[in-house]
Amino acid sequence: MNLIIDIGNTVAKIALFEGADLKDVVYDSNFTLESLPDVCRRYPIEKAIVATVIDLTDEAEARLAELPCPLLRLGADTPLPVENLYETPRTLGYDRMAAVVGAAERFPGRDILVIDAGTCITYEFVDAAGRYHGGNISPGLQMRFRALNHYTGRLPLVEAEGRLLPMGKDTETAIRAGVLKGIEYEMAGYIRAMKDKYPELLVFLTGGDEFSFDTNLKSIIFADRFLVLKGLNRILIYNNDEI
Ligand SMILES: Nc1ncnc2c1ncn2[C@@H]1O[C@H](COP(=O)(O)OP(=O)(O)OP(=O)(O)O)[C@@H](O)[C@H]1O
Ligand SMILES: CC(C)(CO)[C@@H](O)C(=O)NCCC(=O)O
Ligand SMILES: [K+]
Repeated sequence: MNLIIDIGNTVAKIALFEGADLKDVVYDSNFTLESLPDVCRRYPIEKAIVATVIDLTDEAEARLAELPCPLLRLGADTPLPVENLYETPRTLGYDRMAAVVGAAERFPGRDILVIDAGTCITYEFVDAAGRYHGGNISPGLQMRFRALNHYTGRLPLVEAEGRLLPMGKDTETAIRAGVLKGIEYEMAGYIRAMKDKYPELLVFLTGGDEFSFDTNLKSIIFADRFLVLKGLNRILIYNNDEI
């Protein structure tokens, strides 16, 4: 089996694949990777890949060093099944590339906008020829709520769940609708602008956070919570002979 480790800014995701089939996903601490030894005992792991968007702690490095199989560390020098046109491949967050690879594998020969709603929200564009053109980074859901609270004297920390109005009628509903509608309109704006330029555009939405869309937009959006993990598995298989 393939072991996939996606270390994010909030949480680490550990996945097991049998060929292209996702068999299990475990959420783990991105500081300690404390679930890894147990995962390795439970599954017959042959190869592993890790992608991280944070500097690893000594403890996390120690868990990786103990892996009972070869480990591919995804980075700027890793051969990829898509062409990378990002001008600074060494500063690219490879979770972004993994999402792009996952989307391009699912729909080869299509223009695709990939939206990943995690700690940050990223918007990536890969064209029908399999070229990754780059994309944008904006604050994620929790980051927006926390920023409003942190940088003001009077704004409380509001949760995403709760009364949602088109226009707020008190501080809490104003903040909740401001953040949620802000993200929804931001995403819808990207989709409309990109669809003008690429009429056959497909849209992939991934990441832990879910959002509502008008029904017109909804019909063209594919949601896959595990797109990054699937992309990482694809990259591991692509490099199978090298590791
Ligand atoms: N143990 C868990 N089981 C199931 N879902 C979880 C667990 N821990 C976190 N989540 C969900 O996953 C979301 C985070 O998923 P996501 O893949 O976007 O990771 P992230 O770490 O926030 O993003 P990034 O990878 O950009 O840092 C959380 O908001 C939560 O809803
Ligand atoms: C944008 C995030 C935080 C999304 O997880 C990550 O991909 C990252 O840290 N990227 C580095 C900057 C860049 O991609 O150019
Ligand atoms: K992410």
